[in-house]
Amino acid sequence: MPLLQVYERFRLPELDMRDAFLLVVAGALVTHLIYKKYEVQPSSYFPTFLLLGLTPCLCSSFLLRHFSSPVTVYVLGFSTFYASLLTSIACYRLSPWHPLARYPGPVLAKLTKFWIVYRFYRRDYLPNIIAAHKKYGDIVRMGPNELSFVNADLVPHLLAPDMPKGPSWDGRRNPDLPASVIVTRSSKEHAQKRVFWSHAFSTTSVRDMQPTITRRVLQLAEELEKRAVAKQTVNITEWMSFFAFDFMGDMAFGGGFELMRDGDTRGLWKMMDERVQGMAWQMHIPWATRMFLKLPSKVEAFRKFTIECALQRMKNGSSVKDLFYHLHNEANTVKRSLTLEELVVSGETAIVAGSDTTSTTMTGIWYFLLSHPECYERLQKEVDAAFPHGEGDALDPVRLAEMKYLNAVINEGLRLQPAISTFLHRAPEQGSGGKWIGGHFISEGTAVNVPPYLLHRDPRYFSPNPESFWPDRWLQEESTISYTNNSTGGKEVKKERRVKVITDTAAFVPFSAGNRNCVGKNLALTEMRAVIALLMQRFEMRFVDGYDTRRFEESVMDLFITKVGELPVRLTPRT
Ligand code: HEM
Repeated sequence: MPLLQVYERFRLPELDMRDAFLLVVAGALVTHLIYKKYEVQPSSYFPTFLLLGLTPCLCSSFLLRHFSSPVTVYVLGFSTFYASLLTSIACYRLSPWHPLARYPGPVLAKLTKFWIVYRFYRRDYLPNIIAAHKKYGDIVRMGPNELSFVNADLVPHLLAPDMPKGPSWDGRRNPDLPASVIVTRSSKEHAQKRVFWSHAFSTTSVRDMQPTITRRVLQLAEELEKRAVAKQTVNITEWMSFFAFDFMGDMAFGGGFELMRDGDTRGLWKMMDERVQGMAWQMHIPWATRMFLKLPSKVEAFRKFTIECALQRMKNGSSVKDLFYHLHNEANTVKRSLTLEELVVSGETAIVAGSDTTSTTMTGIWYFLLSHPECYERLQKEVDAAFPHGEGDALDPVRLAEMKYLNAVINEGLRLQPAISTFLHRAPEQGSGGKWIGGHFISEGTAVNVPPYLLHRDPRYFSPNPESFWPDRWLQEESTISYTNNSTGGKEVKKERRVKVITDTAAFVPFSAGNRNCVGKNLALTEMRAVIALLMQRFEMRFVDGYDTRRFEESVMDLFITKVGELPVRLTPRT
């Protein structure tokens, strides 16, 4: 019995059974205190082993003289330890002493992060956060240490330079690899990395990318034309995705993705999809990331593919000033260039951040236009007026940027279906001690969150009809609304009145805000304008016969990135 011998040898003080159990409970309470004070991350294996392995083991040893079997001792000791630890954590989180005690929220959300994990796993976080804000107001506790804010006045402070990315972003990166710009939490490091990206997506650089955009948009139109002529149904979701993926492949690695030409024969799109789905819930338990990465998944397969692309791009070079050109510092604009590993994670980031977001947004815009034929027609007229028949393709970026209705349609699509719907996640800088935001003290261990979807549909910021697709809200200052008045003895009278249109751009954050906003915004807008205008110019588009639009609406999911289901349409070439 080696443990008994150890016990004998070191002659642990003898405690009666009650005191021995109390000691185990005390060990659990001290462990909780240490966790709270020092924020020991479970990914720090040694301290975790000391606190969660050695402590219960040592405390349980005082029970050895009371039971004949050491197995019984350690099962009882460990169970008591963990039950006490979890009870202590739960009581503290629900207690009036917790720093976020005064904020209302769902009880399970206050208790554990596993509530958010479960909601993302079930893909119903969006309806839950909507319901929570409706019930509790503008500021809701959506996690043990997390507050969600729906208040446009506070957005600039919540997304300020001194509010770097929150802890959930640690769950979106591989801790064994360099952090790409989007997951870098330290402000200093983020600024160093952002320089490369800012060069890559400056107005001049996006202009340099124009030939690639033009080539890919024309290719998209040609592929769709083949299907239109063959009278095939086209899943526009798939084609927007293939386009965005091929284009980001060009940008990040000088090409190599040919989904529009070959289809998804290598399963690249599926790989990305699986990655997005897994990350959606894993990111909320960042301490488990390392463990998840050990499991076989498409994340690794996707990584291998991007390494191949990066090596190929380095070997072949490129005639185009792509993202790689800037990140590899081929123009010598910054002091150092990125290492191969940094280049690979950056390329991966560009593909994940730049393709799903753009394609989901464009698919959403097509859905809104097709379900509002009057808007479709008006946009087509604007395209035809700007690019008259026979005078070339609707691809001139300068003219497209000036088209008022086109840009209003894009804004309205971004408003109603933001690519990141519920999670602009931030926390005070480590070592800052915390930050006051609009009378609320956000301590260092607290994360804050801004859900664009909720801001975008809030009648205080977008009115009238915040839930409706109405591009004119971006163009008009006043509008006429109809209402019924039954004050005259119960008889309903239809009336109209002029109202001020509220379009509060402070609440419009599809690309986020502050110095960690979307660095690819200009590129995304340039791409989207070109795709929408050219397809409008070339085709008549409509839903397939008998299509029930609820199918699309029900397919929209918040997987951190918004994902949409199939959108089957029929295209007819315009003569
Ligand atoms: C419609 C298209 C797009 C939307 C709606 C979108 C949205 C966003 C949002 C909301 C963020 C900020 C996340 C946060 O604050 O936590 C972001 C960041 C970012 N986006 Fe986009 N994005 C789009 C297209 C693109 C494109 C085409 C690229 C090109 C590679 C790109 C690259 C990035 C990068 C690198 C970041 C991180 C920036 C940083 O942390 O400094 N995005 N995007």
